[in-house]
Amino acid sequence: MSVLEPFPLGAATTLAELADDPHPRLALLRAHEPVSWLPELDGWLVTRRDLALTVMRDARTFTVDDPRFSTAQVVGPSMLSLDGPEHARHREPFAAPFRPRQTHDRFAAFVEQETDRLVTALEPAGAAELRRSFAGPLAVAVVTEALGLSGVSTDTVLSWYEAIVASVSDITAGHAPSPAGTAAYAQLRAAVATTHGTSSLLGAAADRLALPEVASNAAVLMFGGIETTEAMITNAVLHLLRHPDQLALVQAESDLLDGAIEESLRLEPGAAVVDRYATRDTDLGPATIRRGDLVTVSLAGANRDPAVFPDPDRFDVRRENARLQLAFAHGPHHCIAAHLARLETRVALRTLLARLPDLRLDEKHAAAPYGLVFRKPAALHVRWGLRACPADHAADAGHPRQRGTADPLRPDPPDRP
Ligand code: HEM
Repeated sequence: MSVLEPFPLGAATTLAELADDPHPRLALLRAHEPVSWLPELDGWLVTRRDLALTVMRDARTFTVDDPRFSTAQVVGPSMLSLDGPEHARHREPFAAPFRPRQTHDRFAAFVEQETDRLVTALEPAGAAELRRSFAGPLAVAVVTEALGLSGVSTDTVLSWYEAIVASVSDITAGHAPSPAGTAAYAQLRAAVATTHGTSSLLGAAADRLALPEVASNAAVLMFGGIETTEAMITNAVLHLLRHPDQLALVQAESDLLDGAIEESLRLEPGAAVVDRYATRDTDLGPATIRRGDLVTVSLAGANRDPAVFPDPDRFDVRRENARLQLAFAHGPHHCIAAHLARLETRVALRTLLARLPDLRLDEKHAAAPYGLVFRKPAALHVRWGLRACPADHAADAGHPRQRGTADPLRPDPPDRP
């Protein structure tokens, strides 16, 4: 690829900077080079929201279906790596269980019960590292439940996930995939085979997809559901605890919890970028894209576009249009489980705030989101006050400071276009 147009800001942008503290650089790019060529990325970076939508809506021009896509090299073709009719064929069997009402009916009780169990285990200590002792385990437990692999423990699912992710990373780094990843994927496939003929999510999908296709989509559901959800919950807790004034608003009016979640997704989307590949030469904003070019959409950049979100760096739980954030992407690959992820985060936040009094950041440990693709703090150390009497829990349901009447388990409204 030879880029003739000058993109000085893109040329000066490093991946290290984008992983560490990307927002000042993304703001500069968005203002001056909203589609910019980044030599370190060997691709284009799109930071303006309208242009991000153009890319994500037009799968004919900007596809995910490219041999460079490393996940597909490990697990085979899936909804995440296909476009057009094949994408629809892979996605459709999984779509219904993740609609708002079905998400609520299928998962709300489980999410509530699992969250409660995790918080009960943490409660007596008065301090914890929430990412690994709470957000991660909750995300893994919910994915295990969603996949409906009977007899498979959350530890096993986590070990498969870690081995397969390691293989994807090997391929991305230009190495051969590790044997452990191949073995883990074979075990996942064998477990998926046992769901055939059952009414589980995977069993039902097997009516319309061949077994290897069910398995590759199961792996993608696993990928989608673990790291990003862990990030979503961790970042939401971090945002609220860093902004005591906004936390006080949420505690006074529980309806604002959803605003807090959308704002956290907007400011630090768990997946900061999505990749596409140009299928033809095309113009995009100020750039001329060549067939085959990598086009990376910065969801983090689009989410702070001041043309849509005034005062974009501010965490404002009352922001009226926060739901226009693009953390779950847009177009045909819009996250299939966005409502489940929101449900998990809503229950997680509500339970933590209700059960751990005076929840606050542990100032001895710094916490800041980090990462080029998946952004979250390495650790989130918090402290809380200990209760005099465990029976106090009973009073939490009617917490006197919570005026709002929102049911945290209610189904989400459909996403706005
Ligand atoms: C239970 C939790 C989750 C599951 C099971 C899940 C699963 C999936 C699946 C299967 C896809 C592929 C859809 C397709 O290509 O048609 C997807 C896409 C996506 N998900 Fe999720 N996801 C979850 C949570 C999240 C969270 C918390 C985030 C971010 C905050 C997120 C961000 C995305 C994005 C950005 C895409 C689009 C990828 C692209 O366009 O290339 N997901 N998700």
